[in-house]
Amino acid sequence: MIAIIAVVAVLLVGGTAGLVVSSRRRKAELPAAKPAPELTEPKVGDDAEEPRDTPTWTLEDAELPESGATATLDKPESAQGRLVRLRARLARSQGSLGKGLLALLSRDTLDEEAWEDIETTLITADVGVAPTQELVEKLRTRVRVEGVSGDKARTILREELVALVNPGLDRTLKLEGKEGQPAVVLVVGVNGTGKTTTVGKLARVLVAENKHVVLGAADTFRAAAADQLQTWGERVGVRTVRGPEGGDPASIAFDAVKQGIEESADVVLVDTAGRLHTKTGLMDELGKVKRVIEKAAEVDEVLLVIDATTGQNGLTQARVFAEVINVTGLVLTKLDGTAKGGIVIAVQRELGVPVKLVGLGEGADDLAPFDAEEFVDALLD
Ligand SMILES: Nc1nc2c(ncn2[C@@H]2O[C@H](COP(=O)(O)OP(=O)(O)OP(=O)(O)O)[C@@H](O)[C@H]2O)c(=O)[nH]1
Repeated sequence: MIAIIAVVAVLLVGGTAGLVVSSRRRKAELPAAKPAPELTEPKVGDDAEEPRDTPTWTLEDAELPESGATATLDKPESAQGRLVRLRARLARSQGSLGKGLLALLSRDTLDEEAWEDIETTLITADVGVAPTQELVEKLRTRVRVEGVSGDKARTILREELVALVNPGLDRTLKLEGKEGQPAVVLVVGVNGTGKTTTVGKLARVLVAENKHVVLGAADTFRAAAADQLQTWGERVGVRTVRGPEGGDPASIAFDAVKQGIEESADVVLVDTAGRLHTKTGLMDELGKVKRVIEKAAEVDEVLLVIDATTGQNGLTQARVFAEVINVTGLVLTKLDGTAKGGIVIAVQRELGVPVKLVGLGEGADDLAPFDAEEFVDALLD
């Protein structure tokens, strides 16, 4: 028995020793851990310690994209393409206005109640009281004389609505600078109406027309506005001139125009903050921006951006802007988000300035030139 215990003990000791040895052997086979590098702060001149004969990259070694940086740029949609696509969106948002009017006007008996309903429909769509009364008066006369049989109701309504939107107004953007200088477009409006977005979208419209554009981020009030604008610009290869947050908008606007002149740009688009704190404050700010720009080049367009969803409030704000600066064109944004497209008629009447562009969505190419007949056709489709 003692002999058996002794044999087992010898075997156990031997086995354990073997395991220890083999594990030691495995450890010995592993590469020795490198000593942890000492973390020291880089010192001035460290890079000069690189051996002089270290191979360096030459221009020939570098793989350049086929057509330079432009290979990654967006290709904005042409103005023509936009109109076709956005017309359907306009019809969707404004359909109830046009179709509602058409249904009322096509009734067999157009009694007083029907006319009142027509009036209410127009006023609810923000057409405004005076233009509504004018339109109803004209419709009444024509219906009495011409009747509403067949397609007549639609024809009459279309003609009178087109006349109210005024197809005779010049809606082209003034984009020819004087004496070889870039055209300067100043974009003004209340915060949140879509100014920065409009400047970005407009840059794309112009790039699609092969125009050389420079952007000026003179909205120094909202910290992110310059970044937002720069991102819009970068997507289509357009430079943004910007300054420090809270900096002087007039000096940034001036720098942007100067840059535009240096680059022989076709158009300089300047985004502004236009805070509506007080009328004098606004007048001082926008007046100064315009005056300072005019030391370098003429301001060719002042576009006032109005949020179509704000109705009467938007109209009141627009009036204040028109009093402090000579507005040459209106941009109605967010028409996709409201059925109150009648604001087009009201705001043009109120300010005596044509709507030149309409925003119909948050997409990069959702800005289109405004056209009276297209607009009315979209209402009635
Ligand atoms: N649905 C819709 N949204 C729009 C349109 N235009 C602008 N927006 C949105 O409106 C919001 C405000 O737009 P901004 O361009 O930042 O407005 P802003 O006037 O520059 O504002 P501030 O920089 O604060 O002065 C953003 O979310 C835009 O995407 C449009 O036509 N349709």
